[in-house]
Amino acid sequence: MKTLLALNWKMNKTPSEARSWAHELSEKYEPVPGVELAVMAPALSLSVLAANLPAGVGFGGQDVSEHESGAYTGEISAAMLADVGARYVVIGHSERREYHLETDAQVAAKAQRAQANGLTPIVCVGEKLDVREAGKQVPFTLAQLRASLAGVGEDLVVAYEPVWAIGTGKTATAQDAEEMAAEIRETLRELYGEGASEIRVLYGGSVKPDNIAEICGQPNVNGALVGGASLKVPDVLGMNDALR
Ligand SMILES: O=C[C@H](O)COP(=O)(O)O
Repeated sequence: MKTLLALNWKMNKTPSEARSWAHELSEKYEPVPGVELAVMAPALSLSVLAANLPAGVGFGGQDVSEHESGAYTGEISAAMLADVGARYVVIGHSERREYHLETDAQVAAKAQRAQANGLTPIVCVGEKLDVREAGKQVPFTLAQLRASLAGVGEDLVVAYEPVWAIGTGKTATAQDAEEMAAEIRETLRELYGEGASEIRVLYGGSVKPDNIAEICGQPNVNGALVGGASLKVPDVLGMNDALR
């Protein structure tokens, strides 16, 4: 299984900036055996990435409609993402859960829709600070995971992102990441049996070049979902190299 370095640009970069970023990456990128790089970009930039990313670098969306098509103004369908060549789509990011009030049931419906259209969903789970301070992060996250995966097949990626570590500079320790990733793996085994060992579990939250190797070196952590450090090509190259 390849380590997945998944870059989440969030609401950053115009299509023109995406093109420049992809060109800069193409000039300097050297693939690392055992590492897969993929960019989760705003929908408007996906066609630009399709045309300009180096060979072997994948891309995906940051959200998808739970509906197949129809009168849902402003939404992007899984078929649209697939048609421009997306491989992945991030679903249930904490920012979607917080600012768009997405429920676990919607996350599960979106993940099913993504899979039905040949996309691999990256399903995000993770606790807020008050939950961690109360010591309830494991039961909270596992309950969120189970509900978010209801009816979802095993072609997926799970991203554990403790909300208190996102964009704050506070990184969970590698041990914190491993402890939760191992719990998630156990739950995936209950849900999917042996197939669970093929499901990548990522960590996300203030990952950068100088901490990615230790985090991704944990036995149950199979990659990272990176926000802030995904925006500048030198940081991305630094993270890629750190996984060499
Ligand atoms: O999707 C990425 C995560 O929200 C982490 O963001 P961050 O690396 O800026 O903390």
